[in-house]
Amino acid sequence: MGQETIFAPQLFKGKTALITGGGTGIGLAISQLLGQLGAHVILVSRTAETLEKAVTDLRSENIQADFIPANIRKEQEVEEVFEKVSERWGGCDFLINNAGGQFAAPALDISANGFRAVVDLNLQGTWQMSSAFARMLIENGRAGRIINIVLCLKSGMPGMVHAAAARAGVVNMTKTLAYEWGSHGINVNAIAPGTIETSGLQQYDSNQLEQSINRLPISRMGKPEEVAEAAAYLLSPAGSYITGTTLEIDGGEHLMGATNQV
Ligand SMILES: CCCCCCCCCCC/C=C/C(=O)SCCNC(=O)CCNC(=O)[C@H](O)C(C)(C)COP(=O)(O)OP(=O)(O)OC[C@H]1O[C@@H](n2cnc3c(N)ncnc32)[C@H](O)[C@@H]1OP(=O)(O)O
Ligand SMILES: NC(=O)C1=CN([C@@H]2O[C@H](COP(=O)(O)OP(=O)(O)OC[C@H]3O[C@@H](n4cnc5c(N)ncnc54)[C@H](OP(=O)(O)O)[C@@H]3O)[C@@H](O)[C@H]2O)C=CC1
Repeated sequence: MGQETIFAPQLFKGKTALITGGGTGIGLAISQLLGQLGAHVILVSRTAETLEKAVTDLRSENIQADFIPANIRKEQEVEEVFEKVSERWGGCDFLINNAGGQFAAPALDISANGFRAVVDLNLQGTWQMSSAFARMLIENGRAGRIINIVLCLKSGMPGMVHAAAARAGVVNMTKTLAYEWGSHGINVNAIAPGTIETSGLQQYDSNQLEQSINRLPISRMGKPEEVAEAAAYLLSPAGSYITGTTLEIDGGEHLMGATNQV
């Protein structure tokens, strides 16, 4: 059972990973793979029922899995996540900032509040999680790794200006924190997926999706498992000298110019 992987079965034995949005899509594939490779995985998102089901399924495969419901946009809830992680499990080693998203709309149709909501989730939420995680590690003199899941945005993203701006912020935050926290033994990297086949894509127009896939050098959608393999690589000993980078897992989308889809 489990996901196909190139990695050795007990690669992450003794490690604990916290995955935001870990109950669905890309986050669930990362939770599954890290768990399958021996890590204790802790899933965080807003919906307890989704998390509970994912954790039950993971446990049925003998994966050590737990969950904490929390909204990463709420600073107090983020603080409480790390209090619980410290009290219950003595801390953790890896943080995967995967929770995120946006709505598609032409820039002129996005209100100040709409823009703020997307920045709040993708940029502020990622910052709050990263900051609390790093403070916990540094207090305990423990090394760690952060992976930020962003978006492919090399050429701008017509129809998603709020997400483009927020994720560009995360890419630069990745570099800056890699610099500041390197001396504490904390590696910080990002993964920029292209179009990955998850239920999260249901909100997009299927014709637009098909057009955007057809123009890719690798003209298919990616699989969540392909993103998970990249995450495992960055968290593994093979990634020990990698920090501040953004790895594109996108079928070559970053080579293409932006197309106006709105
Ligand atoms: C451009 C088309 C491209 C086509 C295909 C190209 C390839 C696609 C590749 C896709 C790659 C990325 C994929 C993914 O990210 S999958 C992730 C999956 N999940 C999600 O994205 C869902 C996440 N969205 C949300 O959770 C919420 O929408 C969000 C957090 C972003 C906002 O939630 P919140 O509860 O805070 O929002 P409110 O409902 O309170 O609204 C806040 C304001 O935003 C305005 N709004 C909301 N929706 C829209 C809309 N569709 N259009 C315009 N404005 C919108 C809303 O009105 C509020 O503003 P006001 O108070 O001013 O009214
Ligand atoms: N699929 C794709 O093509 C691509 C996806 N991405 C990004 O990858 C990530 C995963 O996406 P994907 O798996 O496709 O989609 P999903 O919609 O399945 O994943 C989004 C996850 O984020 C969680 N989440 C949303 N808001 C919050 C919040 N405020 N606090 C805590 N958790 C939250 C959701 O759980 P809950 O609702 O329970 O809170 C959900 O588990 C997202 O950041 C997405 O933008 C990037 C590029 C392409």
